[in-house]
Amino acid sequence: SPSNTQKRLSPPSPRKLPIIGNLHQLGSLPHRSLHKLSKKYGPLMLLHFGSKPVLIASSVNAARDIMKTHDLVWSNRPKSSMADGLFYGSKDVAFSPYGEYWRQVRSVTVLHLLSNKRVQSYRHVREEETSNMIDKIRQQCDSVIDLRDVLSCMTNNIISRVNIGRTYNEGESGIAVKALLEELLVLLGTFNIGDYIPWLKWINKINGLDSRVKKVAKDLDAFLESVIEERVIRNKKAEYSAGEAKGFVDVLLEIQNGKETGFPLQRDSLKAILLDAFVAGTDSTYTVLEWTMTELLRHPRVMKKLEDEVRELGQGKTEITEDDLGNMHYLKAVIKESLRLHAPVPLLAARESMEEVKLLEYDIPARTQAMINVWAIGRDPLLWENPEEFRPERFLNSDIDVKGLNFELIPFGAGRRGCPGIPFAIMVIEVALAKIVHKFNFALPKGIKGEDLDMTECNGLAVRRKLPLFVVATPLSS
Ligand code: HEM
Repeated sequence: SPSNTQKRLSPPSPRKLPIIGNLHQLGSLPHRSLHKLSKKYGPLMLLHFGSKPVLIASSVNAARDIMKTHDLVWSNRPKSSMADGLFYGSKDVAFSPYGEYWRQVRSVTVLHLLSNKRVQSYRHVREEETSNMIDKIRQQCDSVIDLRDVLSCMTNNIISRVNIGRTYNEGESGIAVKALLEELLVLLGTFNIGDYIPWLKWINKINGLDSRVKKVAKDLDAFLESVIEERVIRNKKAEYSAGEAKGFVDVLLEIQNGKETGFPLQRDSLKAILLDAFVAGTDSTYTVLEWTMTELLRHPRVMKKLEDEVRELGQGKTEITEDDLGNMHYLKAVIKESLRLHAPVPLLAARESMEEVKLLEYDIPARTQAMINVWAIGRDPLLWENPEEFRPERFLNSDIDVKGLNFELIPFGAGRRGCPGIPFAIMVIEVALAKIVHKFNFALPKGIKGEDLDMTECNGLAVRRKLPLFVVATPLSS
């Protein structure tokens, strides 16, 4: 460690303003503004969001240092008053501070909810919901289709059935729940000034944010309580049909007494974990599919090659199944290329250092936040040839994967805090894409050319296209 006489070396910092620090430099799409700034200030910059020091890492080496070399030091999340309000005091996995509690809920999630075996057990749900999607597209074949709507319905239904055993739009309270979950995502994507400029917290009382958070938390709690009641009764009666997979809620209810895990799960923790799955799993997943279809429509050559692969392997089959995916190498490359250019979470969820740590050649004090700009890394010309070009072939003879081992492609993060939902998400994305390409030819509505497609992004919990993707689908005669 550096001796006291040595001067600490701090990363370069753009000039900051009083009170707001560098907040004025974030703009409406922070991953883009920060990418520009990093060209001037380098791969590791120290900014201030209000009074909080925040590092922005924009290179593969800086990312590796944070999420591998010093992963443990960076395994904390900064406190978020929004998460405190919405997740029962941050009792979920994603926002919980580092410590024994987080280790427990994380291990429950990894071992019991998102294990390969459990993900496999939901195959039936995925197959049914992707087939429903095909039917829905087929019904609209003579008109212009809002593909975002179709894709988000499909992922919503899958996550919901996996999570609570049914789609949330079944039953009388259906519409209210959809709006509620949407509001939850909006709130989590809202910049909360009070977290960065603590003495401005009162603003959230005036502008209505605090009361919105309270209302949503209360309504969500009522919804989750009713779901739990419903499942408890159902599970007592053992109303399972043969082969039906248990939902996350059923698994959590089974292990809540702690006999299997060594620690009991409180009711609030159980509800917070269910909310995490809704929040983490839905928008991110359909956003990847929407960006992928957008790029395919802009690149007919790539679309053709994908169609050839999928249709050849799916020849003579009524429907592609998950057994067919193993041989779809081009499909997997297309999805990686889409994640490289359009990571739905382009600035990874913030980490916070728990002690003083070295990062590249710099000395970083404890309680500094770090955000990794995967959007910038995905476009780094030192890592990628012609980075702006959508060319899945770059992944064909390459070992690079998205699982957090190759730091040039980390749309799911990496290390102890990395996304535990990768197998789940990838499975949904692959099977959905394969099935629709197997069944339909897609084109843009009359008069719109691929190269004219508006690629403007819109910031939120997931960064998606500003405009929904409208397409025309023609069924293939099989
Ligand atoms: C395309 C879809 C998805 C993307 C792009 C994505 C991305 C991410 C990212 C970037 C993180 C932060 C990683 C870090 O700090 O290093 C994360 C964390 C997390 N994700 Fe995902 N995710 C996706 C799908 C899912 C799904 C389907 C689930 C569960 C059903 C899930 C559950 C979680 C949880 C629980 C965390 C918090 C982990 C922790 O803090 O310990 N994600 N995800």
